[in-house]
Amino acid sequence: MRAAVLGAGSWGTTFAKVLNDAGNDVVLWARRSSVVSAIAATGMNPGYMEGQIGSRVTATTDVFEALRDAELVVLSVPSQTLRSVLGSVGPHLDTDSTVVSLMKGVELGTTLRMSQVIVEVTGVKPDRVAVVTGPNLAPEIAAEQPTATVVACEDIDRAARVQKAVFTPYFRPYTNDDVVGCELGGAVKNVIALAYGMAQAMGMGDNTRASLITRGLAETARLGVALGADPLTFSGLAGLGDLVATCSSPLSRNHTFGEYLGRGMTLEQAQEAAKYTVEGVKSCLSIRDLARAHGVEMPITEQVERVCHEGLDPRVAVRSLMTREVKAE
Ligand SMILES: NC(=O)c1ccc[n+]([C@@H]2O[C@H](COP(=O)([O-])OP(=O)(O)OC[C@H]3O[C@@H](n4cnc5c(N)ncnc54)[C@H](O)[C@@H]3O)[C@@H](O)[C@H]2O)c1
Ligand SMILES: O=P(O)(O)OC[C@H](O)CO
Repeated sequence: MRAAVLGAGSWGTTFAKVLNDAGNDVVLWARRSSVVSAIAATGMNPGYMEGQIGSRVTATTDVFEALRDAELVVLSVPSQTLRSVLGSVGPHLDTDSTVVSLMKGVELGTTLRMSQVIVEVTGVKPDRVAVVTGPNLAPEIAAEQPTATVVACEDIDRAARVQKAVFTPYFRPYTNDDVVGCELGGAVKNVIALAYGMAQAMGMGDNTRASLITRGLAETARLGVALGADPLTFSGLAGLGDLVATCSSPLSRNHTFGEYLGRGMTLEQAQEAAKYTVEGVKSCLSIRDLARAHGVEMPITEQVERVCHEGLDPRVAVRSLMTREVKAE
């Protein structure tokens, strides 16, 4: 297949390597010409991925050149920039191309999931949009550590075609037709990983952390079910799998950012220390809004939003969570 990957950050570059290793020809779009020059000269994208990306991968700053004849169009930019990146792209998509979202966020203001933003901005039908998500820390995949993932699409035949296109001995994709559940699992786990990082930095132990993962999954599933997701999705790779990987890994940017906040940094200080995409910081607002709009209780998300955006002390947030009225599990 011929694939375009838009976004040459950590995951976009690593996914280009996966596509290369699975036998596809790939054009990687980067905004900065220095990134394109580095890839042309060395086959690497230093700062975003260790090692060679692959001989079938070329890079360009011309988005229309990347899109030419692409059967797979893979999107991997920060969620809150997707709408502007897609602005001029719609008319340049091949009529039966598959648009693949790698992003894990919910848009601020609209509370749309990334696949919904793609459909709204480009006009492609929802069954042409696939989502790849799961416990997929890019540095581990770049090092070819065995990883499983999910390809979710309403059109299960299309999901199977994408599955074939990204299948390598180190990257094992499963199909799923629950796009809503898979996307929400990926977005909400970033918020829970912020809470987990905070708890870890405050010296809280395994009981606290297991409680956060379990209750975090419970609130993710509650929101998912209210939006029409299959509850079983949340016990799979896109739910529990990604939640565990992101919460527990020091490679996770959301986990690390949570640690900064747990050590007492302000949002601004943490942002100064972390010059990379931390989706949960913005998505905690949009996910909270989405939950409130559907009458769904998401207490951990509510407290993470207050720590990030209202300057609440994380210790006070923990106390608020623990002293809520008791209830049935
Ligand atoms: N890194 C991972 O391990 C990983 C794994 C799975 C999913 N994801 C998701 O993939 C998405 C991309 O994350 P990433 O890790 O590649 O982030 P990153 O910070 O490494 O890279 C983001 C890329 O987007 C570009 N970019 C930033 N603002 C832009 C704009 N306004 N217009 C166009 N391009 C812009 C940056 O230059 C950079 O190349 C996120 O939604 C993230 O949650 C990341
Ligand atoms: O580094 P993070 O926190 O953006 O997480 C990366 C991936 O989403 C893990 O699956």
